[in-house]
Amino acid sequence: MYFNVYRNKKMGRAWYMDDSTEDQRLEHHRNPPKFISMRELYKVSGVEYFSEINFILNENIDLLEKIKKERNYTYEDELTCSKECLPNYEEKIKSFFQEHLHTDEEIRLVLQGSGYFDVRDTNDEWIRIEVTPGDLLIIPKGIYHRFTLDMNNFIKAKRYFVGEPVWTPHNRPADEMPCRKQYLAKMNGLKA
Ligand SMILES: CSCCC(=O)C(=O)O
Ligand SMILES: [Fe+2]
Repeated sequence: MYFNVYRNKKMGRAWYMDDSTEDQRLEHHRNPPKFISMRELYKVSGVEYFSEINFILNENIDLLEKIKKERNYTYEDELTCSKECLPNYEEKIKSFFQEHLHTDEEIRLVLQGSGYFDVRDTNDEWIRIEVTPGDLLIIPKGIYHRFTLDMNNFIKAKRYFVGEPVWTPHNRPADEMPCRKQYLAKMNGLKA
């Protein structure tokens, strides 16, 4: 964690979700809303959040380079999610929102637009993380999660990866996968 050396000016927003079946692109707050800080988010999910990494404003590029180097993110590309830019849009949007895990970290730096990453906390409750330009989110391997666009229907993000990318989602249940077991063991360690 970089909290000691890097203090976000922008705190980022995350909250526990309601269980309504309304449009997935709405905010889905509980009543009353229950927000969670990024520090808490890390403790209950292992998700890491950095903000204000902005190529246009030339902000915190050195931090990004440091993270890339330390974590060996050797691959990068860009992904635009919109009806116009994403081939098989409807199908992709559906599969992004299907609860799944990966055998590797999911690393996204938002360049334009916005959306929500939902992650399961250690009590298996959904937390919704809002992402906007400059936000870097690192979703650990083995955590159940999903992604949705918001009502603006547009996001452009950089994706990073260690080595040759594997984007394969393993839909829940995937409890027997080694990466899942390792993730749970790591979370137990964080709590201790
Ligand atoms: C913000 S990137 C779009 C979503 C995505 O890449 C994913 O869910 O894997
Ligand atoms: Fe994913």
